[in-house]
Amino acid sequence: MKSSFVVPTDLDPVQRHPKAAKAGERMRMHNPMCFGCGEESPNGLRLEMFAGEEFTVDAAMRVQTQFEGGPGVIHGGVLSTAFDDVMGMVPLLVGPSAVTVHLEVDYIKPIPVETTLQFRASLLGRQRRKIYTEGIAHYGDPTQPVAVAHGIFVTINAREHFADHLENSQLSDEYKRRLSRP
Ligand SMILES: CCCCC/C=C\C/C=C\C/C=C\C/C=C\CCCC(=O)SCCNC(=O)CCNC(=O)[C@H](O)C(C)(C)COP(=O)(O)OP(=O)(O)OC[C@H]1O[C@@H](n2cnc3c(N)ncnc32)[C@H](O)[C@@H]1OP(=O)(O)O
Repeated sequence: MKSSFVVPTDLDPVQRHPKAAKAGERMRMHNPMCFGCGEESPNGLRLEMFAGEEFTVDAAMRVQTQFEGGPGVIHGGVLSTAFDDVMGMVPLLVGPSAVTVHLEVDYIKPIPVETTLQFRASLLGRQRRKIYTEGIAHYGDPTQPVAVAHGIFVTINAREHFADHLENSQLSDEYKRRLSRP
């Protein structure tokens, strides 16, 4: 498996945020309506995220029959969505919210529907606002991945970044309430 993803060598030091979930704890949802992990998203993937050791996040996903792409196997876009969301939780272990600016996936083996796929996302490094991550999809042994992803997330001020879009959220009232708080 070849990846062209390049992590800079002049990285900044990172520390786990004191308020981040502890290893083994479930991570707080960033948005209950998120298609990837939101508990209230009607047709979403409903990924449950758990903080791991150091800067890792673990999740599991039942590959539902409706996720089919090729006959009997997962759709590549569904898999990349899951990777985006699991890797997108890694910045929250370091501190600020971050959004995806780059996402790539290497598909290694066909992933059958009606199986339970596991994910592990890890921090590769931070440089200024950019957070470099890797994601592995596996069936119990992360050293035998069936797909590998890489992503770059850029930290944001969430209040400012989403300010013009909260109106469109299915939870717009809740978000407007939060925004009006000092
Ligand atoms: C009360 C209200 C709020 C409540 C909200 C609550 C929580 C929600 C918060 C966050 C979500 C948290 C967790 C999410 C978990 C999973 C979800 C999946 C994540 C997604 O699904 S999210 C959707 C898709 N995502 C986007 O919708 C981003 C669109 N985008 C932009 O909005 C801008 O692009 C922005 C703001 C990101 C940056 O813009 P900007 O102007 O602030 O900064 P700038 O352009 O200078 O980039 C800064 C540095 O990033 C480098 N850089 C930029 N792009 C790059 C690329 N493609 N490749 C490599 N490096 C890149 C530059 O080179 C520079 O690097 P350097 O500093 O080293 O020069």
